[in-house]
Amino acid sequence: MDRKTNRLVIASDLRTIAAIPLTDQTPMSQDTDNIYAKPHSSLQDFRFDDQVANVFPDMIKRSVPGYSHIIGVVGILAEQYAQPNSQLYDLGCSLGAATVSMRHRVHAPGVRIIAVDNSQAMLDRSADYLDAEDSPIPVETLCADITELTIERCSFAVLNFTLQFITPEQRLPTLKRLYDGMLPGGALVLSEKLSFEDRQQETLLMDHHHDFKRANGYSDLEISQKRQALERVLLPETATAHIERLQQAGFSQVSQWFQSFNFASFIAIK
Ligand SMILES: C[S@@+](CC[C@H](N)C(=O)[O-])C[C@H]1O[C@@H](n2cnc3c(N)ncnc32)[C@H](O)[C@@H]1O
Ligand SMILES: O=C(O)C(=O)C[C@]1(C(=O)O)C=C[C@@H](O)C=C1
Repeated sequence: MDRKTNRLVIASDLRTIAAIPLTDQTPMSQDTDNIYAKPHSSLQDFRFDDQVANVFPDMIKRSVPGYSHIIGVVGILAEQYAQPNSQLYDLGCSLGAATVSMRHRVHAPGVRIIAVDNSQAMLDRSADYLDAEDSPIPVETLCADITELTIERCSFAVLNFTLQFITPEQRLPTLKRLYDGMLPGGALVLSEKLSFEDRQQETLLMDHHHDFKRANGYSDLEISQKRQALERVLLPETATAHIERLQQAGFSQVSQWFQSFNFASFIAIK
Protein backbone atom coordinates (compact mmCIF):
# COMPACT_ATOMS: atom_id res chain seq x y z
CA MET A 1 0.00 0.00 0.00
CA ASP A 2 1.28 3.47 -0.90
CA ARG A 3 0.82 5.47 2.33
CA LYS A 4 0.55 8.85 0.56
CA THR A 5 -2.13 7.86 -1.92
CA ASN A 6 -3.67 4.99 0.07
CA ARG A 7 -3.43 3.03 -3.16
CA LEU A 8 -2.68 -0.62 -3.69
CA VAL A 9 0.42 -0.50 -5.88
CA ILE A 10 0.09 -3.88 -7.56
CA ALA A 11 2.18 -2.83 -10.53
CA SER A 12 5.39 -2.46 -8.56
CA ASP A 13 5.15 -5.33 -6.10
CA LEU A 14 8.09 -7.09 -7.77
CA ARG A 15 10.38 -4.38 -6.43
CA THR A 16 11.07 -6.75 -3.57
CA ILE A 17 12.71 -9.21 -5.96
CA ALA A 18 16.03 -7.43 -5.88
CA ALA A 19 17.59 -9.34 -8.78
CA ILE A 20 15.31 -7.71 -11.32
CA PRO A 21 16.14 -4.07 -12.07
CA LEU A 22 12.76 -2.39 -12.31
CA THR A 23 11.97 0.99 -13.78
CA ASP A 24 10.76 2.01 -10.33
CA GLN A 25 14.42 2.24 -9.40
CA THR A 26 15.16 4.76 -12.16
CA PRO A 27 14.58 8.47 -11.54
CA MET A 28 11.25 8.51 -13.34
CA SER A 29 8.68 11.25 -12.94
CA GLN A 30 6.10 10.82 -10.20
CA ASP A 31 3.50 13.13 -11.84
CA THR A 32 0.06 11.59 -11.37
CA ASP A 33 -2.11 10.74 -14.37
CA ASN A 34 -5.45 12.51 -13.99
CA ILE A 35 -6.00 13.23 -17.70
CA TYR A 36 -9.42 11.54 -17.76
CA ALA A 37 -10.45 12.39 -14.18
CA LYS A 38 -12.91 15.14 -15.22
CA PRO A 39 -15.67 14.65 -17.81
CA HIS A 40 -14.48 15.57 -21.33
CA SER A 41 -17.27 17.17 -23.39
CA SER A 42 -15.82 15.77 -26.62
CA LEU A 43 -13.32 12.96 -26.31
CA GLN A 44 -10.35 13.17 -28.70
CA ASP A 45 -8.50 10.07 -29.85
CA PHE A 46 -5.65 9.18 -27.47
CA ARG A 47 -2.32 10.77 -28.50
CA PHE A 48 1.20 10.63 -27.11
CA ASP A 49 1.36 14.42 -26.63
CA ASP A 50 2.97 16.64 -23.95
CA GLN A 51 0.16 15.98 -21.49
CA VAL A 52 0.63 12.19 -21.76
CA ALA A 53 4.44 12.44 -21.77
CA ASN A 54 4.32 14.35 -18.44
CA VAL A 55 2.44 11.58 -16.62
CA PHE A 56 3.51 8.56 -18.67
CA PRO A 57 5.49 6.57 -16.03
CA ASP A 58 2.54 6.82 -13.62
CA MET A 59 0.00 6.09 -16.38
CA ILE A 60 1.64 2.97 -17.76
CA LYS A 61 2.45 1.42 -14.38
CA ARG A 62 -1.12 1.92 -13.13
CA SER A 63 -2.64 0.77 -16.45
CA VAL A 64 -0.59 -2.22 -17.63
CA PRO A 65 -0.47 -5.21 -15.27
CA GLY A 66 3.05 -6.61 -15.19
CA TYR A 67 4.65 -3.59 -16.87
CA SER A 68 7.52 -3.26 -14.38
CA HIS A 69 8.14 -6.99 -14.53
CA ILE A 70 8.30 -6.95 -18.34
CA ILE A 71 10.74 -4.03 -18.28
CA GLY A 72 13.00 -5.91 -15.87
CA VAL A 73 12.89 -9.07 -17.97
CA VAL A 74 13.72 -7.09 -21.15
CA GLY A 75 17.08 -6.25 -19.57
CA ILE A 76 17.72 -9.88 -18.67
CA LEU A 77 16.86 -11.05 -22.21
CA ALA A 78 18.89 -8.27 -23.85
CA GLU A 79 21.91 -9.44 -21.83
CA GLN A 80 21.47 -12.94 -23.28
CA TYR A 81 20.93 -11.99 -26.93
CA ALA A 82 23.10 -8.88 -27.39
CA GLN A 83 25.96 -9.76 -29.74
CA PRO A 84 29.29 -7.89 -29.83
CA ASN A 85 29.31 -4.89 -32.20
CA SER A 86 25.58 -5.06 -32.88
CA GLN A 87 22.61 -2.73 -32.40
CA LEU A 88 19.69 -3.05 -29.97
CA TYR A 89 16.42 -1.36 -30.95
CA ASP A 90 13.79 0.03 -28.58
CA LEU A 91 10.89 0.59 -31.00
CA GLY A 92 8.25 2.98 -29.66
CA CYS A 93 10.56 3.75 -26.74
CA SER A 94 8.39 6.43 -25.06
CA LEU A 95 10.53 7.68 -22.14
CA GLY A 96 13.10 4.91 -22.61
CA ALA A 97 12.25 2.49 -19.79
CA ALA A 98 13.25 -0.58 -21.84
CA THR A 99 16.44 1.19 -22.97
CA VAL A 100 17.38 1.94 -19.34
CA SER A 101 16.76 -1.71 -18.41
CA MET A 102 18.93 -2.94 -21.32
CA ARG A 103 21.70 -0.51 -20.41
CA HIS A 104 21.73 -1.88 -16.85
CA ARG A 105 22.42 -5.43 -17.94
CA VAL A 106 24.08 -5.67 -21.36
CA HIS A 107 27.84 -6.31 -21.28
CA ALA A 108 28.64 -7.32 -24.88
CA PRO A 109 31.34 -5.00 -26.30
CA GLY A 110 30.61 -2.49 -29.07
CA VAL A 111 26.84 -2.50 -28.53
CA ARG A 112 24.71 0.59 -29.13
CA ILE A 113 21.01 1.17 -28.56
CA ILE A 114 18.72 2.93 -31.01
CA ALA A 115 15.60 4.21 -29.25
CA VAL A 116 12.88 5.24 -31.70
CA ASP A 117 9.57 7.04 -31.23
CA ASN A 118 7.44 9.20 -33.53
CA SER A 119 6.30 11.44 -30.66
CA GLN A 120 8.71 14.34 -30.12
CA ALA A 121 6.97 15.05 -26.80
CA MET A 122 7.91 11.57 -25.53
CA LEU A 123 11.48 11.83 -26.83
CA ASP A 124 11.96 15.26 -25.22
CA ARG A 125 11.06 13.81 -21.84
CA SER A 126 13.12 10.65 -22.43
CA ALA A 127 16.25 12.81 -22.25
CA ASP A 128 15.60 13.36 -18.51
CA TYR A 129 15.96 9.62 -17.92
CA LEU A 130 18.56 8.66 -20.49
CA ASP A 131 20.94 11.53 -19.68
CA ALA A 132 20.79 10.66 -15.98
CA GLU A 133 22.18 7.19 -16.72
CA ASP A 134 25.88 6.61 -16.29
CA SER A 135 26.43 3.81 -18.82
CA PRO A 136 29.14 2.91 -21.32
CA ILE A 137 26.43 1.88 -23.83
CA PRO A 138 25.67 4.75 -26.23
CA VAL A 139 22.02 5.51 -27.02
CA GLU A 140 20.83 7.26 -30.16
CA THR A 141 17.28 8.59 -29.94
CA LEU A 142 15.45 8.92 -33.24
CA CYS A 143 12.16 10.66 -33.98
CA ALA A 144 10.89 8.33 -36.70
CA ASP A 145 8.02 6.12 -37.76
CA ILE A 146 8.91 2.49 -37.05
CA THR A 147 6.95 1.41 -40.14
CA GLU A 148 9.56 3.20 -42.29
CA LEU A 149 12.69 2.52 -40.27
CA THR A 150 15.81 0.84 -41.65
CA ILE A 151 17.00 -1.83 -39.22
CA GLU A 152 20.63 -2.97 -39.41
CA ARG A 153 22.90 -5.35 -37.48
CA CYS A 154 20.20 -5.90 -34.88
CA SER A 155 20.75 -8.60 -32.26
CA PHE A 156 17.87 -7.63 -29.95
CA ALA A 157 14.73 -5.55 -30.41
CA VAL A 158 11.82 -4.53 -28.19
CA LEU A 159 8.31 -3.61 -29.31
CA ASN A 160 6.85 -2.98 -25.86
CA PHE A 161 3.18 -2.06 -26.38
CA THR A 162 3.92 -0.27 -29.66
CA LEU A 163 2.77 -2.58 -32.49
CA GLN A 164 -0.82 -2.22 -31.22
CA PHE A 165 -0.74 1.47 -32.25
CA ILE A 166 0.15 0.89 -35.91
CA THR A 167 -2.46 -0.17 -38.46
CA PRO A 168 -2.97 -3.94 -38.80
CA GLU A 169 -1.89 -3.75 -42.49
CA GLN A 170 1.46 -2.25 -41.51
CA ARG A 171 2.24 -4.84 -38.83
CA LEU A 172 3.55 -7.69 -41.01
CA PRO A 173 5.73 -5.47 -43.28
CA THR A 174 7.17 -3.82 -40.13
CA LEU A 175 8.02 -7.19 -38.56
CA LYS A 176 9.46 -8.45 -41.87
CA ARG A 177 11.74 -5.42 -42.12
CA LEU A 178 12.84 -6.01 -38.54
CA TYR A 179 13.52 -9.69 -39.25
CA ASP A 180 15.54 -8.82 -42.36
CA GLY A 181 17.73 -6.41 -40.37
CA MET A 182 18.33 -8.93 -37.61
CA LEU A 183 21.46 -11.03 -37.18
CA PRO A 184 21.06 -14.84 -36.98
CA GLY A 185 20.34 -15.75 -33.34
CA GLY A 186 18.81 -12.32 -32.70
CA ALA A 187 15.59 -11.93 -30.69
CA LEU A 188 12.52 -9.70 -30.49
CA VAL A 189 10.36 -9.10 -27.42
CA LEU A 190 6.82 -8.10 -28.44
CA SER A 191 4.39 -7.00 -25.72
CA GLU A 192 0.76 -6.26 -26.54
CA LYS A 193 -2.71 -5.73 -25.14
CA LEU A 194 -4.72 -8.77 -26.32
CA SER A 195 -8.18 -9.44 -27.62
CA PHE A 196 -9.80 -12.89 -27.37
CA GLU A 197 -11.95 -14.87 -29.79
CA ASP A 198 -14.04 -16.24 -26.95
CA ARG A 199 -16.49 -13.49 -25.89
CA GLN A 200 -16.65 -14.70 -22.28
CA GLN A 201 -12.88 -14.74 -21.95
CA GLU A 202 -12.67 -11.27 -23.50
CA THR A 203 -15.19 -9.90 -21.00
CA LEU A 204 -13.67 -11.68 -18.00
CA LEU A 205 -10.11 -10.49 -18.62
CA MET A 206 -11.15 -6.97 -19.61
CA ASP A 207 -13.29 -6.66 -16.46
CA HIS A 208 -10.39 -7.82 -14.30
CA HIS A 209 -8.07 -5.38 -16.07
CA HIS A 210 -10.50 -2.66 -15.06
CA ASP A 211 -10.43 -4.01 -11.47
CA PHE A 212 -6.63 -3.67 -11.63
CA LYS A 213 -6.98 -0.05 -12.74
CA ARG A 214 -9.51 0.67 -9.98
CA ALA A 215 -7.15 -0.88 -7.40
CA ASN A 216 -4.48 1.50 -8.70
CA GLY A 217 -6.73 4.52 -8.06
CA TYR A 218 -8.52 5.13 -11.38
CA SER A 219 -12.23 5.97 -11.17
CA ASP A 220 -14.92 4.43 -13.37
CA LEU A 221 -15.09 7.74 -15.29
CA GLU A 222 -11.33 7.69 -15.95
CA ILE A 223 -11.50 4.06 -17.07
CA SER A 224 -14.41 4.58 -19.44
CA GLN A 225 -13.14 7.87 -20.95
CA LYS A 226 -9.65 6.40 -21.55
CA ARG A 227 -11.25 3.31 -23.08
CA GLN A 228 -13.22 5.46 -25.51
CA ALA A 229 -10.16 7.57 -26.37
CA LEU A 230 -8.17 4.41 -27.15
CA GLU A 231 -10.91 2.68 -29.14
CA ARG A 232 -9.80 3.84 -32.59
CA VAL A 233 -6.04 4.00 -31.98
CA LEU A 234 -5.11 0.89 -29.97
CA LEU A 235 -6.22 -2.13 -31.99
CA PRO A 236 -5.57 -5.33 -30.01
CA GLU A 237 -5.36 -8.75 -31.64
CA THR A 238 -5.40 -12.32 -30.33
CA ALA A 239 -2.27 -14.11 -29.11
CA THR A 240 -2.68 -16.55 -32.02
CA ALA A 241 -2.70 -13.70 -34.55
CA HIS A 242 0.54 -12.34 -33.07
CA ILE A 243 2.27 -15.72 -32.97
CA GLU A 244 1.24 -16.56 -36.55
CA ARG A 245 2.36 -13.16 -37.83
CA LEU A 246 5.76 -13.47 -36.13
CA GLN A 247 6.18 -16.87 -37.79
CA GLN A 248 5.08 -15.44 -41.14
CA ALA A 249 7.69 -12.69 -40.77
CA GLY A 250 10.30 -15.47 -40.59
CA PHE A 251 11.00 -15.96 -36.89
CA SER A 252 11.80 -19.65 -36.28
CA GLN A 253 10.99 -19.90 -32.59
CA VAL A 254 8.06 -17.95 -31.17
CA SER A 255 6.83 -18.26 -27.61
CA GLN A 256 4.47 -16.40 -25.32
CA TRP A 257 6.41 -15.95 -22.07
CA PHE A 258 4.05 -13.66 -20.09
CA GLN A 259 0.40 -12.85 -19.56
CA SER A 260 -1.49 -10.86 -16.94
CA PHE A 261 -5.18 -10.45 -17.73
CA ASN A 262 -5.35 -9.08 -21.30
CA PHE A 263 -1.67 -8.07 -21.54
CA ALA A 264 0.95 -10.44 -22.92
CA SER A 265 4.52 -10.62 -24.08
CA PHE A 266 6.15 -12.84 -26.69
CA ILE A 267 9.71 -13.70 -27.59
CA ALA A 268 10.62 -14.44 -31.21
CA ILE A 269 14.04 -15.72 -32.26
CA LYS A 270 15.63 -15.54 -35.72
C1 LIG B 1 2.56 2.37 -24.93
S1 LIG B 1 3.84 3.35 -25.52
C2 LIG B 1 5.27 2.30 -25.42
C3 LIG B 1 5.84 2.12 -24.05
C4 LIG B 1 7.34 1.90 -24.02
N1 LIG B 1 7.77 0.98 -25.04
C5 LIG B 1 7.75 1.41 -22.66
O1 LIG B 1 8.11 0.25 -22.53
O2 LIG B 1 7.71 2.23 -21.71
C6 LIG B 1 3.70 3.39 -27.28
C7 LIG B 1 4.74 4.30 -27.90
O3 LIG B 1 4.81 4.01 -29.28
C8 LIG B 1 4.97 5.21 -29.99
N2 LIG B 1 4.52 4.96 -31.36
C9 LIG B 1 3.27 4.68 -31.79
N3 LIG B 1 3.26 4.49 -33.13
C10 LIG B 1 4.55 4.65 -33.54
C11 LIG B 1 5.18 4.60 -34.82
N4 LIG B 1 4.49 4.32 -35.93
N5 LIG B 1 6.52 4.83 -34.90
C12 LIG B 1 7.22 5.13 -33.77
N6 LIG B 1 6.66 5.17 -32.53
C13 LIG B 1 5.35 4.95 -32.42
C14 LIG B 1 4.14 6.22 -29.22
O4 LIG B 1 4.51 7.55 -29.49
C15 LIG B 1 4.41 5.79 -27.78
O5 LIG B 1 5.47 6.50 -27.21
O1 LIG C 1 -5.02 2.08 -20.26
C1 LIG C 1 -5.27 1.11 -20.97
O2 LIG C 1 -6.36 0.56 -20.92
C2 LIG C 1 -4.27 0.55 -21.85
O3 LIG C 1 -4.58 -0.10 -22.77
C3 LIG C 1 -2.90 0.78 -21.50
C4 LIG C 1 -1.98 1.48 -22.44
C5 LIG C 1 -1.23 0.51 -23.39
O4 LIG C 1 -1.47 -0.67 -23.41
O5 LIG C 1 -0.38 1.02 -24.12
C6 LIG C 1 -2.60 2.47 -23.30
C7 LIG C 1 -2.09 3.71 -23.46
C8 LIG C 1 -0.96 4.20 -22.66
O6 LIG C 1 0.15 4.21 -23.47
C9 LIG C 1 -0.58 3.31 -21.58
C10 LIG C 1 -1.04 2.07 -21.49
